[in-house]
Amino acid sequence: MNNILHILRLIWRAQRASLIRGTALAVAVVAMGVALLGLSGWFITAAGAAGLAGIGIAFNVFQPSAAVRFLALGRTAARYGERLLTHDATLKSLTDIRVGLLRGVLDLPFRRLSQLRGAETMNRLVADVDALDGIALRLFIPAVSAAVVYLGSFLMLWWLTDLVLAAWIVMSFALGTGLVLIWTGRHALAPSRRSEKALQAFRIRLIDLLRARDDLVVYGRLPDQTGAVGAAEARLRENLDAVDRLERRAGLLLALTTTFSAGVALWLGGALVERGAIGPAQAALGFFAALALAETVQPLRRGLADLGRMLDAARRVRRLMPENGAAPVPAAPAAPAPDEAAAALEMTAISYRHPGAERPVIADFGLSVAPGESVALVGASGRGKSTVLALAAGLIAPDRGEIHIAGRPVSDLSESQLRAEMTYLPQRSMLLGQSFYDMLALARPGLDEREALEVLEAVALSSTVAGRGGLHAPLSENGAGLSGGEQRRLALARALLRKPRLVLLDEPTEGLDRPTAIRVLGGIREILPRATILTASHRKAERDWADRLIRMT
Ligand SMILES: Nc1ncnc2c1ncn2[C@@H]1O[C@H](COP(=O)(O)OP(=O)(O)OP(=O)(O)O)[C@@H](O)[C@H]1O
Repeated sequence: MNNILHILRLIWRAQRASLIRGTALAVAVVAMGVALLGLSGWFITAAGAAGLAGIGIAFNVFQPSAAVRFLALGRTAARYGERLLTHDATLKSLTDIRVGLLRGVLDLPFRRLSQLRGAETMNRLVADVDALDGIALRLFIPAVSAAVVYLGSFLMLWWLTDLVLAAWIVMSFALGTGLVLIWTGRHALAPSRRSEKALQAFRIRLIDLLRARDDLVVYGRLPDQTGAVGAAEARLRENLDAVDRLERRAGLLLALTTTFSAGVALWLGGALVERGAIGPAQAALGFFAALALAETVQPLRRGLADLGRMLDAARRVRRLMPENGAAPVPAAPAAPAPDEAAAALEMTAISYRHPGAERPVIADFGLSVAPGESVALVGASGRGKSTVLALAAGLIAPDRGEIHIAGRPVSDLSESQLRAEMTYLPQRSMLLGQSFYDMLALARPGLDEREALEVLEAVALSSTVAGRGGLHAPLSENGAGLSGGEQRRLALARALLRKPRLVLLDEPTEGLDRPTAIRVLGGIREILPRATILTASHRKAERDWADRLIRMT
């Protein structure tokens, strides 16, 4: 429950004014509903009684009928305003939460980030935040408005009718519906949680199925995975049905509570009329007001049926959220000026052990690369070449030792300064976008087409792009449909477009034939004639191209 309150606090802090106005309108809607039915009941009975008594001609029908019309129209207008305000406030605050969550995910240390599974993270960002919309709309606002309306109804009924009648109507209602709602919340908790889990499993398995379709076919596991998706879907249906059944039962119990409460109110009203404590029209007012109070709890019924889902979502969201929600991004400190005379990259006495590994992958390692130099890290597989590049790129921090870029400690540079200074091409890259142009523009939004074509020429991709219908020809997700070598060169072209002073390339010509590799390496220098380049290399073409080799043993 703490987590729900925390999320509610975030929504409240971001949208306090709209929530207060929305809740006030929600109170107005229910109060007008109760007043409308109560007044109508009173009006019909009073008019009938006046007719029977033969004084119908003297009965003032205009004022009550005008009030009935005012309440009916006012209720509709208040409902409209309430929906507009509360939904708008909730959606806006959920956007803030989603942004805060995204920021929380992006600020995770690289180690944790690399452990996150894409499908699960997507679920967190989409499904969990969506589940939170009910906290304000179906729990907080209805609960507050029900409490206010109960209190207001009690006072009004006491004033207009009789204390005993008013107390019975409001107490029986509050107690009866309270018990039904607690029962609903308790019983729906487990199926609501299970349905959310099944929904997440369904999505994750479906994404895995679509992503790994080829491998699943090759290993003959497509039917198993399809079955697993179907099983998650069946579990989801089953639990959603259970929640729906509970909600319907809750509806039935609430209707019985209303009937009982209103029935006793009618009998009590009759008894009070007999005793002459109130008139028949006042008794009718009490009876109809009791019927109208049912409206107060309807939205809570759905909210409590969904409580399990909201509780779990709130817990997960809170775990990833920065404590204060979507806090503004702190301004980056001014960058220390680069020292042109210093080494472009200097690593001193570096040790690093991967999490969970027994021994450090590199110990007491050092290197120095001069500005404009190209250096290749060489050595057998697993010696730590990629690890050195990841350290230099600031993606992981060394356990010991220091890293300087153009004379400045990496830890003194902000994330944006670091990214402006250097580019890193890992062994596997994601190609985001729907065309060659989109994929390249990730590195430089608003990229000039001429420049895009120039860099594509440098990585020997011009003819491929022309053959596919040009820069804006549609491509499949992550460049599927391009060969492995073409995808690699596209990722390289994207990295070069950043025009950084320091470039870290992990096996840049992997998968290319030797003539193409030589052409691409020449192209890199053409595009970045003065950049400092550090590569992790196995290929002879890359070793021959580098100014110097550093052997890792
Ligand atoms: N995230 C990780 N967690 C645990 N161990 C890791 C991790 N990443 C790499 N390693 C281990 O660290 C060692 C060095 O890996 P690294 O990728 O740096 O070597 P490499 O020289 O680049 O190899 P290759 O030439 O095959 O790419 C390997 O034994 C690898 O299994």
